Amino acid sequence: MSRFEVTPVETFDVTLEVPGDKSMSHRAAMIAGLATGTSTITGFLPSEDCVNTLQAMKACGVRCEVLEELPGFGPVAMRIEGRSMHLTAPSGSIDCGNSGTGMRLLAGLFAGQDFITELFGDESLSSRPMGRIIQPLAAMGCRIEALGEKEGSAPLRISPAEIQPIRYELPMASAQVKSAVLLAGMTAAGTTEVIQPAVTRDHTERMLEAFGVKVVTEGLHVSLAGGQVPQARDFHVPGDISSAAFWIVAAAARPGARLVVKRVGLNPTRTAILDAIERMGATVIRRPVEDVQGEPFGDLEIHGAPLKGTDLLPEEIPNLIDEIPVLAVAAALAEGTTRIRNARELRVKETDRVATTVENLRAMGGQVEEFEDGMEITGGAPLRGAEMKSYGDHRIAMAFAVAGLFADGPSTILGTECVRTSYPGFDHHLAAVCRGAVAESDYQLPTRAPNA
Ligand SMILES: O=C(O)C1=C[C@@H](OP(=O)(O)O)[C@@H](O)[C@H](O)C1
Ligand SMILES: C=C(OP(=O)(O)O)C(=O)O
Repeated sequence: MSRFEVTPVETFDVTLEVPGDKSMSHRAAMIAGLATGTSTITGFLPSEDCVNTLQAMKACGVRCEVLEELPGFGPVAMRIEGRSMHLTAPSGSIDCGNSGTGMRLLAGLFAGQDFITELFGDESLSSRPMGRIIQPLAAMGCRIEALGEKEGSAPLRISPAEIQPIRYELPMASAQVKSAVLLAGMTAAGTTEVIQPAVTRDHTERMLEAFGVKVVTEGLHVSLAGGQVPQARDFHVPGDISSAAFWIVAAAARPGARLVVKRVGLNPTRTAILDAIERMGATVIRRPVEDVQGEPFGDLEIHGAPLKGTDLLPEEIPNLIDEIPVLAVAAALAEGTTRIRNARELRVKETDRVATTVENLRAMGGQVEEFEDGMEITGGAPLRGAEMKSYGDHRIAMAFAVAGLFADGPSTILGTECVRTSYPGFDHHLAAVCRGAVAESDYQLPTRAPNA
């Protein structure tokens, strides 16, 4: 089992670039694979989750020529020859690994194809709720069965059927469910409409638009007419703000520290972490670069300060959902109380992230009260160095590696292989932050082999 050994760090001045955005990389592989023509995708996240999605598309006849690879991980640049919406039957079941995004979006994408597909995942994914996509997809005419032991769980089998458009009110604020319905709606005869209870990440809508598909967004309503075929284009995936979040918190909570993150995605449905950390007292300087492909991106500069607690707003929750474990670490380091409520969705991620975050915070001596829909953290007391588990959850592993930077002694995080699902090179960046600086050559980590 691999582990992170973390020692406390005084201060640091670091400039780095994080690997490509996970949400966008999944969608780039899918939409380029459905398009007419050949797309060149760069900045692709070569993590297990996204490589599994790319493999799924390849298994269904999509040709992919790798142009650049991160050795030991996967492709970061590739040419994808799309199949004009007509995929071919895979020769076996499709492995989605640990990825909820991969499985749920692929289920929508396969709904209108004329062959049988089976999607399976690891133990964690097999226990996550799939009823949330089965229900709307079945209402669209999709023949989808949950074959798992637990009701409504993976593996999923999708058989050929004619897909009808739907007007669907999402019961939860989930971009994955919204995207599954929209992708299925691409093959429907008529207009599919999804109504969200709150704004969720809009990468599917933006990427479809970038590939020439008309998507109409009016407030919380999103709709698209079926029968449109995406047109190939080149697409560069910016850095993942959810990966940058670990260093953003590390810098924000350390007075005197400075962090620059280059070329990171700044889509407003993903930047609530910046608003929260600013309210807590850190300085956040946004340097947006022109948005050329429908996704805003730019550089960020963070200056640390003594933090104070904050209340996360209900509408912020979907826009920082994956950052909550590391934000909870920031809360434990801040004076006063931080309230994280309306976050029930955390309980159905790779782990029950309310429980695993609370468990590890308590192991470090943090003061935290658990609620069904979140937690309240009273911070300010020093954290203790501790041995903690990742519980097989990449965000938990990385969040508590960051906590270890602030402890009164060394910490160990056990079971860190899971970090490969979203952040190749995290260990390399962690070592650089522990050294207090990153060399110029480290900027290129996402597209090159770690050289340390
Ligand atoms: O659409 C996406 O790419 C994602 C949506 C979120 O999940 P939900 O849609 O289930 O909230 C998020 O937690 C996940 O990491 C990625
Ligand atoms: C929840 C996550 O991903 P997914 O749902 O795709 O497994 C995540 O990356 O934190």
